[in-house]
Amino acid sequence: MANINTPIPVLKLNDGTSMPMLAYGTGTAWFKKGEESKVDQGVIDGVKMAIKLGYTHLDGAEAYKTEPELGTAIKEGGVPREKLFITTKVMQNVRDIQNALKSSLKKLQLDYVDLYLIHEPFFAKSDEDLQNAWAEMEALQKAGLTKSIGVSNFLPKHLEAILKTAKVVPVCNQIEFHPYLQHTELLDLHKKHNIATTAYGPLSAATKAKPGPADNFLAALAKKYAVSEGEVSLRWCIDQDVVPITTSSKEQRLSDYLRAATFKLTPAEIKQLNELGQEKHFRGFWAAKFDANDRS
Ligand SMILES: NC(=O)C1=CN([C@@H]2O[C@H](COP(=O)(O)OP(=O)(O)OC[C@H]3O[C@@H](n4cnc5c(N)ncnc54)[C@H](O)[C@@H]3O)[C@@H](O)[C@H]2O)C=CC1
Ligand SMILES: O=CCc1c[nH]c2ccccc12
Repeated sequence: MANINTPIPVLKLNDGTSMPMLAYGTGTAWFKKGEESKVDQGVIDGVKMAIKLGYTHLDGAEAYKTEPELGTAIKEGGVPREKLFITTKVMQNVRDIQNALKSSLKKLQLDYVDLYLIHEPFFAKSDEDLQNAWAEMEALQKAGLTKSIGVSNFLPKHLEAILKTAKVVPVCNQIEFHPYLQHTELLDLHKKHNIATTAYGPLSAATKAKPGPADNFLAALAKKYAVSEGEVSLRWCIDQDVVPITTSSKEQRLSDYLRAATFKLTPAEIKQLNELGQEKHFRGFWAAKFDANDRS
């Protein structure tokens, strides 16, 4: 039987910092329809529940409008700030990144975040726009407002553009990643530059992308390891050095996800799941933006 007290593994990033390899997200199950100023107690309770269960890596964003709730939960969560790994991202205010992070920190009631990300590259009309935004990110890191800087939803061409002028290589690229969206070429580029991959939508093959060619194999692996198909999906990420970001409002589910730290898939199982996954393409987020840019 899995022991859910097994610690979550950590990944060493290219700037020397460490990232817990399972994160709790505040952006999807928690989609906020109303005004940001209207506090959603459900989000606060959800994050506090995650912290209580042992999640220390918390993923936020300016766009989610949940930074105030994330900040309150961090304050009330009972775990010292320095033991947490807090990410937030810039989207709406990407043309004024300095003030965007200052505003996010105020909402989060924090002096610094562990990781600040450019949420998506599609605002840029030229490579220069991306390069200028990245220079702003570097300045924020130098000023100590964020320990690490990275990107999200960048394709190879976007990464290559910023790497031409970057003084600091992004620590990570947060992308949609699951058996039906493996981004092989992008991950090769990440490896070449020691850029970590963080994965949103990691449960997709076991949830919204069903039915699919991996269904039977996921079910067999779940049976073998006495976990759910979702937990197999999370482990499939971890075993490939990819950091999954998941979420749920259900305590049992959130607790069960932690079992992903308690077992390991074999190289042959990973290979088979990869091969089955390649038989189907599924993208759950940003489809309109990506389809014009990429089918990987
Ligand atoms: N950078 C970006 O553009 C994006 C970042 N994110 C981040 O990643 C986090 C996680 O993203 P998700 O796609 O939600 O991750 P996910 O693939 O882990 O899905 C989690 C969702 O699946 C549901 N679920 C779990 N087990 C299920 C089952 N057996 N049947 C049906 N549903 C089930 C959960 O209740 C939850 O709503 C977000 O909260 C956000 O922080 C998400 C999307 C885009
Ligand atoms: O981060 C990506 C998905 C997402 C969830 N909520 C929002 C709100 C605004 C932009 C993107 C998202």
